[in-house]
Amino acid sequence: MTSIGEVRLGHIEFINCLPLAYGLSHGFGEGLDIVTGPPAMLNKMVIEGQLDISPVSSIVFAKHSEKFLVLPDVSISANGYLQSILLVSKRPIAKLDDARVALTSKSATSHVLLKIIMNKAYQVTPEYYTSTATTQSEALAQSDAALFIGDDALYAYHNRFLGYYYYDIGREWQKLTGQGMVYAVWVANREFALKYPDLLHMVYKKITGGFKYGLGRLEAAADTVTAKVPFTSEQITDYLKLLKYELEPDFQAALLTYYKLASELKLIADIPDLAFAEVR
Ligand SMILES: C=C(OC1C=C(C(=O)O)C=C[C@H]1O)C(=O)O
Repeated sequence: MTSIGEVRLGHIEFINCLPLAYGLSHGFGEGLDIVTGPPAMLNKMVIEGQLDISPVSSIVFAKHSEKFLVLPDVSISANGYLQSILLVSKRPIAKLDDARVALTSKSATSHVLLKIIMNKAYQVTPEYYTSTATTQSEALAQSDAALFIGDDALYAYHNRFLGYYYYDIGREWQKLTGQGMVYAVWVANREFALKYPDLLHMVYKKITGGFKYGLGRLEAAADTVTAKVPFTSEQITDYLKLLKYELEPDFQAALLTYYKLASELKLIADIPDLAFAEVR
């Protein structure tokens, strides 16, 4: 590999990554081979070595940490409420013992997060299954409650069914732990990072620069998608202001709390070290 054009970069297709998408389409993505999709698709590709750098669900880093190095200062995080990790339920959450709960097939982090919250905060153990349903009516036709992420969750957040219960899982996590939550981190394939440090550095600068560019122009970024998505510009900017895209020590600590609770419930084998890539 000799040129930046050969680096395969993953990109999440949700509005949560709109600031980066805007930056990438305004110069920062020039020459990059960008693969866009939902987190579950990028997770699979980066595990299989089909992407060199990509956002991954933070639980995926824990399960495959030997394969990856984490990029510093980049993540999808929030302190509490975030609107886009949502449990829609026909009953109050505390009454979901023995219920059937549908988990969106687009996610990985939120599945484990919900299981931790159900177990530790509400002492309930429903039956979980993965579903490709993207709407409330479809998912709840076969279940008592359904977990959505990304744009599907945001749509459910703004279009509530009368009589259903809505739980912002970021807020539930904050109530349980007192901490924020890191939903996704950006990783580089370890071999790629060690073999091509200059390319890694260049792509890292494009990701962080692209984010900064988009975050500085949120209204303009939102205006580029309002014709294609069922949200107003204001709904998009209000949502994006709830998200944090750094990986400061507080968020690193929050991530380790998540890993600790996940390992207590045997949802991951062990708590990984956050091994960072050398990018400067
Ligand atoms: C906040 C979000 O962050 C994400 C949630 C993920 C997950 O649950 O696995 C993965 C990547 C991000 O898209 C969201 O999608 O709503």
